[in-house]
Amino acid sequence: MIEPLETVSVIGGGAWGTALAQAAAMAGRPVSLLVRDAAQAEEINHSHTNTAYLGDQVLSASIIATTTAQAADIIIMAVPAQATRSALAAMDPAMLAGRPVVLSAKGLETGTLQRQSEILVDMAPDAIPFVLSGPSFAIDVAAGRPTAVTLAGDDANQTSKLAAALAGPSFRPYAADDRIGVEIAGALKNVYALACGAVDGADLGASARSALLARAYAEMSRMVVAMGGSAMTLTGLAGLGDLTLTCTSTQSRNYQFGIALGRGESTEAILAAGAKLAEGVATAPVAAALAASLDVDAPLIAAVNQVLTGTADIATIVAGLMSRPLKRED
Ligand SMILES: NC(=O)c1ccc[n+]([C@@H]2O[C@H](COP(=O)([O-])OP(=O)(O)OC[C@H]3O[C@@H](n4cnc5c(N)ncnc54)[C@H](O)[C@@H]3O)[C@@H](O)[C@H]2O)c1
Ligand SMILES: O=P(O)(O)OC[C@H](O)CO
Repeated sequence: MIEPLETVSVIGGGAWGTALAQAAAMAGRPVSLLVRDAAQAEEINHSHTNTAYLGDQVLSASIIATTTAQAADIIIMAVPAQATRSALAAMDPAMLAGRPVVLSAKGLETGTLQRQSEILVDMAPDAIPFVLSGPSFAIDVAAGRPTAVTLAGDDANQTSKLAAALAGPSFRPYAADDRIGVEIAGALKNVYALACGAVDGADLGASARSALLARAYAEMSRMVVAMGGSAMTLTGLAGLGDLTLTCTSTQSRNYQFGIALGRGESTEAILAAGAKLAEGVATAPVAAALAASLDVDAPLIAAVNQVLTGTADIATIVAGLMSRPLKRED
């Protein structure tokens, strides 16, 4: 029994946390939004904007920003993937026990190789994990542009109720049950967006980018199945939907990072220049380690790691991919 599902507490006041707070407010929920900076909380509460992340987008007055996490019926985690563990550790365990906790970060944890919901199980075993993923830029969600996402949980009835509690006129969550598939898809699409950006940054052509997208989909399917998820999940919003969006849109931070890599800039230089969060950078080595441990053929993940670490230039990497032994497409 997860009811009531009235109030929402969003942990993380960056672009995505603010957008999800706005979506929940538009769904009619009273929302608290945890931010780390008192001045930012003041701005959200009084000017109803979060300019550092969402420009002049006006936010709902029913979002209350705080600098300490507030208890609520629904908890939404929206900090970067590498910060989820520390954000959970900082929360009162009583806030999490028995409550639906929605993991919305898209990434795999460095060191542990864990998915976001595995981190939750580690940190708060009594919480009820759900994962939310799909094609959704924060500004689109915050501005009330039509967005559809996947919400996956272990109990179909609970997941449908939670989806209904978060759904609004412009935010449509589809309930699903494959947490593993949804999480792996959300994490890996960022790695492939780095690759697609690099293809464009290196001017390799639209044909190369589409070939990469299709082979990324095939590789992602192998990874999902090897990890215990369903390949069918990838036909949906969290799979094909988000892979396409992130790999083809200049709005994507991962794709932008990839463009810089394709132009020959080093990872260190791009980060030093103040690049926005690109989750694929931390996830790529984790994905490579997982592929190796599961014996999954993942040449694209390997290629992205080569680009990120500067161990080979783009021309050499492309030549290597194109000269792999010919194979059947299946
Ligand atoms: N921005 C998008 O369009 C979008 C869409 C879908 C999913 N996501 C995912 O959401 C996650 C967060 O991305 P974002 O766009 O909000 O990043 P962001 O860089 O805009 O904001 C991250 C926020 O998290 C805060 N933070 C970091 N560590 C924290 C901690 N320990 N406790 C509390 N707050 C902490 C930072 O202060 C910052 O405000 C990523 O995994 C991303 O892939 C983002
Ligand atoms: O800007 P990105 O690359 O982090 O992508 C944002 C969302 O994940 C797109 O669905």
